[in-house]
Amino acid sequence: MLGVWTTEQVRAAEDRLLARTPDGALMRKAAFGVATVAAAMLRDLTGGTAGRRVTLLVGAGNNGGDALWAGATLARRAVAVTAVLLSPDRAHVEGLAAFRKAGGRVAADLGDPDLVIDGIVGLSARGPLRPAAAALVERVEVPILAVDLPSGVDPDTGAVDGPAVRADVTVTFGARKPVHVLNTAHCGEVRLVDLGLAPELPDPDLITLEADDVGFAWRVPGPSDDKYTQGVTGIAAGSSTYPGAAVLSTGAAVLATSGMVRYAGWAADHVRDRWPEVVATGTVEDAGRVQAWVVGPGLGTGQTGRDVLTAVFSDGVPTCVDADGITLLAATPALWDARDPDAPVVLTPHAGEFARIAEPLGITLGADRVAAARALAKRLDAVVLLKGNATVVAAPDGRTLVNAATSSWLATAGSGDVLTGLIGALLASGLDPWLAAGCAAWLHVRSAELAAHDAPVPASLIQQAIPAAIRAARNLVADGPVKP
Ligand SMILES: NC(=O)C1=CN([C@@H]2O[C@H](COP(=O)(O)OP(=O)(O)OC[C@H]3O[C@@H](n4cnc5c(N)ncnc54)[C@H](O)[C@@H]3O)[C@@H](O)[C@H]2O)[C@@H](O)CC1
Ligand SMILES: Nc1ncnc2c1ncn2[C@@H]1O[C@H](COP(=O)(O)OP(=O)(O)O)[C@@H](O)[C@H]1O
Ligand SMILES: [K+]
Repeated sequence: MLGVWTTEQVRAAEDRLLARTPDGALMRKAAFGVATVAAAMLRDLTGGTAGRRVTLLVGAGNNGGDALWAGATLARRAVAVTAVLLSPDRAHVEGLAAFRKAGGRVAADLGDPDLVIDGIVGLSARGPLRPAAAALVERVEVPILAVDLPSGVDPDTGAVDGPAVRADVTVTFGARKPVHVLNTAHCGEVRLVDLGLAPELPDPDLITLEADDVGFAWRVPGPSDDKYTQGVTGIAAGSSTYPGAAVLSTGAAVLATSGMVRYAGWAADHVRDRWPEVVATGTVEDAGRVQAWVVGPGLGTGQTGRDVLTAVFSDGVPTCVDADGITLLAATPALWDARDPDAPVVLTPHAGEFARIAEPLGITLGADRVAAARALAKRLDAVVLLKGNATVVAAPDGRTLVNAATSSWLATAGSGDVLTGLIGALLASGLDPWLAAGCAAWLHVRSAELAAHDAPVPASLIQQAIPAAIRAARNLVADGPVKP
């Protein structure tokens, strides 16, 4: 489990650490980390470091200071380092002096570098790159190493509202900040330099699950288990228009549990044909006992859908509501009345569904996706899994995790149905609903990665990779503390 801290939390922790650290020591440690990664990148790119060319883009604050100190280290290793000062009068004084002393050169233009280091702006960044910086960044044709975070991207929300650096590698310090999990597309690979900040950090604002967390959470059947004791998943999905959603959701649950899966709905024959192990019936009332329901994928938004949702809620078990289920709740909030207040609900909206259900409640999906998901989770007393390249999972009590995609191959029709089946199986196994949603999101991304191999992949093949993704998680089982 990795922790993620807001810029405010990091600043406060840094201030406490700075108070007991010699002047400049932290910056030099941070910069040394940047120089080490830059040297490794140069070796990968060009086969060596001596005589290779690096250009620093240097802003007005300490982020520019980091870049200048890193440039000084590189220059001492015979790298030809050039600094472009975006605010020459405000460039970090000690950093610039060290840089010049080490043989670094100040220039007005990019030159012809092998690598660019982005020290334009860091933790204090607000808004997109300003025009002069944007013009320089636009002309970069070589890999970029971002210092702390890619400039132009909001540190706390990962939002981009204009020109911004798209880095290949981001070297951050002390603790991960929200941008590092909310916008991996602009950060590239994120490397963390340890500054000894951990003792000063409060509980993290966000967490991100790693393989071992998912493996640890996985319920493994024991000698006294049978098909019922491991949790039975119920799927209420599909319609004559969308039988495929039922097949995909049910199949994902089948592949993610060694217990039992029941299906209730119009597509019973389709489901049985594809998944003979499923106990399929026409209605929720006839389905028999389950420990969790999935309701919504391909259900339709008419009276049948309303009746199904009501029947599922009346069962009083943990329920994942997706797709048409969310649309139904948005259009007819009275459907919530059938919910047992003690039974957890997980909602899995994409951006459009989120707007549908949240806007009437006065919650808008703006740049701060974490805040929006948290607000909706609290308002509805439900876990909210907001889909996207970075999936945000917020619990009503404020616990929030982010699951970053490793590619965008998941953005394919039917992949959401696979996710809901995974969530259903994990809810039925008795896992905490927030963790169930988070583990499902992790497995979903991992399944897509295993199935896609850098090529388009249909949802049914993502589904087939679920066992391999579970194996990947379970190979690494070990419980551990939250790491910075
Ligand atoms: N505080 C510490 O102990 C440490 C800080 N470190 C570095 O210090 C950075 C933070 O430094 P600062 O607080 O000086 O601030 P920054 O270097 O992030 O920003 C400096 C100034 O840039 C301007 N600016 C804001 N948005 C801009 C934009 N979009 N385009 C152009 N200019 C913009 C602002 O006027 C801001 O004050 C961190 O990101 C990290 O790189 C590291 O050296 C590690 C130790
Ligand atoms: N750009 C993207 N990168 C990575 N994952 C994405 C991206 N866009 C969507 N996804 C993921 O793909 C899935 C799509 O789900 P959904 O929108 O419900 O599709 P469908 O209804 O067709 O199943 C979600 O899990 C979402 O997080
Ligand atoms: K930066």
